[in-house]
Amino acid sequence: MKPFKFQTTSSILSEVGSTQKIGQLMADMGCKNVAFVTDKIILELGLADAALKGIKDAGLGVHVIDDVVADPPEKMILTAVEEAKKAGIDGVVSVGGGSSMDTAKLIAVLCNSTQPISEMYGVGLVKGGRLPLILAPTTAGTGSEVTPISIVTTGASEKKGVVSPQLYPDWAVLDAELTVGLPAHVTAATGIDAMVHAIEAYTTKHAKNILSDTLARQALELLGGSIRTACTDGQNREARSEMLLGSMLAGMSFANAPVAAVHALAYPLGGHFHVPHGLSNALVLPHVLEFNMADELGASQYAEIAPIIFPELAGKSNAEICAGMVQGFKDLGPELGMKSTLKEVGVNHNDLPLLAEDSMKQTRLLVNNPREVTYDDALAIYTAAL
Ligand SMILES: NC(=O)c1ccc[n+]([C@@H]2O[C@H](COP(=O)([O-])OP(=O)(O)OC[C@H]3O[C@@H](n4cnc5c(N)ncnc54)[C@H](O)[C@@H]3O)[C@@H](O)[C@H]2O)c1
Ligand SMILES: [Fe+2]
Repeated sequence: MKPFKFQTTSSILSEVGSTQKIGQLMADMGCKNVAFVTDKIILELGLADAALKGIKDAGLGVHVIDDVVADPPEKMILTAVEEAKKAGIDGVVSVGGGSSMDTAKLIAVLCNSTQPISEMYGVGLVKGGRLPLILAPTTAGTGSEVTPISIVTTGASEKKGVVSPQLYPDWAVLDAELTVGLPAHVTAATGIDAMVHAIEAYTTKHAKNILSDTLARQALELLGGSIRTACTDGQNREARSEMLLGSMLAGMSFANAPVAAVHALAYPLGGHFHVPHGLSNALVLPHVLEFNMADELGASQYAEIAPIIFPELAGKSNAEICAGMVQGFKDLGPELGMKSTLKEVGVNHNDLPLLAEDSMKQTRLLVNNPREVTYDDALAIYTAAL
């Protein structure tokens, strides 16, 4: 068997109402005064209430940082770090989407270190440890609660990743009830993000491993089976639970078998046009799949997983399955009420060279793609997606 390495978040709690237990879990790790990282919408919706009550009931002090915005800018993160340091925090909790959780990870690291953030971008560059950290997702998408990754938007509108094992939290706390009110368009976009994590992990050129493959297949079964219901009937608890679990399994998978060109081409859309991360992925996904399917190994791997997502493709030839997968995703976006072209999100033909240029900076991701992607290829993919 091929040798492999597999890491994940060491402790996971999945239960309705589980965020109320976060306070005691932080107290058990010796914390007395924690930063609580979230955004204003989560606070307004009351999704943080149970966690905040639990923290106070456990006798801990809490300093709420609710300035998180989507695609966290580096400047916002550094301001939050200063605020957390001033408040004398000794642990970090986040209840929120990927943007809040990614911010919380870096607060936990940077409050414990003098290393500048600029030296942390890349793989394995974080030095030293971090403060105790618990993450509870309110979207079923990023899987950030089980990845060693934090994605930051730098001053140059470039999305960069800090990827280091210190970024795995101590606990991932899953409460699907928190996702019940997630609007349909966010459910769709974040759900597609999770599916892309599983698809890209399964077809990654580097570090493909049996555990990630198994998790990716199970994730796609849960996500593919529930995404339509979760979007049309948000109150359906079964569908919400399956989406949250699927997103976590996909996160575990791609944390060890990294994502590739779909993410590399999606990031510039987030950096320059503030297109939500999941929607960015959805817009380029069918076109990257089509490009990758010219690779023989890539095509055979897509043919293995496509029928899990689109059961009607089972039993067909590999070529038919691959074509069906591309068409399946072209149809799924609009079916879920999503925009399906770059034009609809404000991108013009003239913008494409900048996007293609920026996607080439994502070498960390492009090296994992089943097929080499050149600048001209990226430009052709964006043109097809326009
Ligand atoms: N760390 C990782 O491994 C990883 C993986 C993929 C993506 N990301 C990053 O995560 C970020 C995207 O995170 P996201 O997709 O979870 O979105 P997000 O955190 O940016 O949230 C999107 C919107 O949904 C709202 N929201 C969140 N939960 C809600 C709920 N339950 N009900 C109602 N509204 C809710 C938020 O307030 C926000 O307005 C991007 O920056 C992306 O690059 C990180
Ligand atoms: Fe993603």
